[in-house]
Amino acid sequence: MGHVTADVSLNDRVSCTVLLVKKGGRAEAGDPTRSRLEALTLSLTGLEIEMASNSVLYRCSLISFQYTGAATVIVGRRTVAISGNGFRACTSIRLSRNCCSCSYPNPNDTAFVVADDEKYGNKQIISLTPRLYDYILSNVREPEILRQLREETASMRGSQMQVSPDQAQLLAMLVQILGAKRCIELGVYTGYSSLAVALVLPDSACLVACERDAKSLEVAKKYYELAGVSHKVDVKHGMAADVLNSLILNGESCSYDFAFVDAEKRMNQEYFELLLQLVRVDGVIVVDNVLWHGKVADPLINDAKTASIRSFNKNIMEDPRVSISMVCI
Ligand SMILES: C[S@@+](CC[C@H](N)C(=O)[O-])C[C@H]1O[C@@H](n2cnc3c(N)ncnc32)[C@H](O)[C@@H]1O
Repeated sequence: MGHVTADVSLNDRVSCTVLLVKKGGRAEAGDPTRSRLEALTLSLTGLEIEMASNSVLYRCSLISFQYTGAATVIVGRRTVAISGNGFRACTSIRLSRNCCSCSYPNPNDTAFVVADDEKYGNKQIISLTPRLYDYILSNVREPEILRQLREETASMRGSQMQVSPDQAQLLAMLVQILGAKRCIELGVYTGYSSLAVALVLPDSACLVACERDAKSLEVAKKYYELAGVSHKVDVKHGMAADVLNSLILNGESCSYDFAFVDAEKRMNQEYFELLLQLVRVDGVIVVDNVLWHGKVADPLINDAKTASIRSFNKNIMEDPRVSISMVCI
């Protein structure tokens, strides 16, 4: 039985839009889960649920539903029974049990809940709806060359792995704030995040860009050339841990300002230990995807990757050698 993630909201006419994304990844064309979901018509005690458009379908993975045979769900403040193929429990629904108000004025509007539970300090909790995410993206200054790379990568296998424009902008900004001159990236893929960083580095600076897959690395190298940043990027084709060990053996400990970790998630702890040697005091190490599509917070999900990311997060939380900040981006 496949897992899906979904976001349910009510529009003015009290019909529902269900945004479905396969849990742990995107529901890509041809994906059997997606076909099954697209074929699905749910009835919520008289309310028809319409499937969202494909573009929306790709966007929302914030709120987690679990696929189940049949179930009762609470949408906003309504309790509705789902017959047939149903979905059970999601983050917003769990919150809605504890919240004093839930607002879903329109499927595209910013869905928010106000948690009256004192442990949340009565904060308004905003979930990232398609409309809000569109707004964020419309406020990203994406260089033309990055847009071209993103569009070329879109048709490639694994394109969902690429960091998003807002993430890349944050990485580039961190590098600028730090005044970084020596950077490392683990997991280059076709080069989007590394190019974003290389573009803001001064000419004398250097980014060690490490990737095990030769084919995607070729695309990255093409774009470093096109962007005129090749001289700043030291491409390492190989396994990330091997590359880091060789940098240490080469006497480069404490010489890096910034590192971005976006390779094999189960190796994060090992990468982190090696990077702690390579990155200088007051340097920055960014580790991607520590929320793992929300799975780390779900005690029912215990696959090896999720468990390893959860354990890494716990270790970092308790590690007095570093200051930390978990960012939901
Ligand atoms: C999430 S993608 C990186 C996305 C990239 N940062 C971007 O913005 O496009 C992860 C990449 O890490 C690479 N990778 C996975 N395990 C690796 C390893 N052990 N050593 C080096 N690269 C690895 C994969 O081949 C894949 O291209």
